[in-house]
Amino acid sequence: MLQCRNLTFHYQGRAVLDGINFDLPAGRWNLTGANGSGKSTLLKLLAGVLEPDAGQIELAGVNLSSDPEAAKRRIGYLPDQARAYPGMTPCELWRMVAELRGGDAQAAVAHALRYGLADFIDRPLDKLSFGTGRKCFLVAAWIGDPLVLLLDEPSDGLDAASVRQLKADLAALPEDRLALVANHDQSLAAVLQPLSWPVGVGA
Ligand SMILES: Nc1ncnc2c1ncn2[C@@H]1O[C@H](COP(=O)(O)OP(=O)(O)OP(=O)(O)O)[C@@H](O)[C@H]1O
Repeated sequence: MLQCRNLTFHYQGRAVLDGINFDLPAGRWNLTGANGSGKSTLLKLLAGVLEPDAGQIELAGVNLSSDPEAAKRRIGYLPDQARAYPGMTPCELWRMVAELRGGDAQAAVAHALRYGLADFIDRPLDKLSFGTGRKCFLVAAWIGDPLVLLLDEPSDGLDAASVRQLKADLAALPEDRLALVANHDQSLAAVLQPLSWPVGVGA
């Protein structure tokens, strides 16, 4: 469902990913590995936020470089450091994502209530606490029921009740979905299948 061929990326001349190959089937994958080993960089490349120096990415049958818009409609992405337009509220963010991805912003509001966001949905994102903001972007990642979820340390900053909700959301994903979760949180690992980075799967 997710294929990388010869994926290569450098930061300032230093290879972070050097000819990576893997085929990852649907499932909920716990991407673990040492700090600085390139997990966030991999997720940024898969989300189309960074462009590889070489190699190809195919997501759910669509090549990311030849049809980026179609590929991105299949992806829900929680970045390590999510940013919104200044003054944008969670509701506005969810409406924008719903329009881009063909989802339901009202369903996102209902989802947000399960993360305890009732009091925050109309406040500017840049005035929210770190964890509250992360929850808003987490809700955005789920909009439109994407085939591929790319989540960068999704429990980072979340309170205990929200971690329970996140685990329930991950456990409830349909079997044909792929979630690739960069994660150092042992409790979240319990609902995920191990995937050690940089070892490829099915390469
Ligand atoms: N914007 C950047 N400019 C230059 N180098 C960067 C940049 N972002 C990351 N790096 C470097 O790329 C390498 C991989 O970083 P990355 O954030 O992908 O690692 P990670 O496995 O996600 O780490 P962690 O577990 O700490 O989140 C590191 O050596 C890091 O210093």
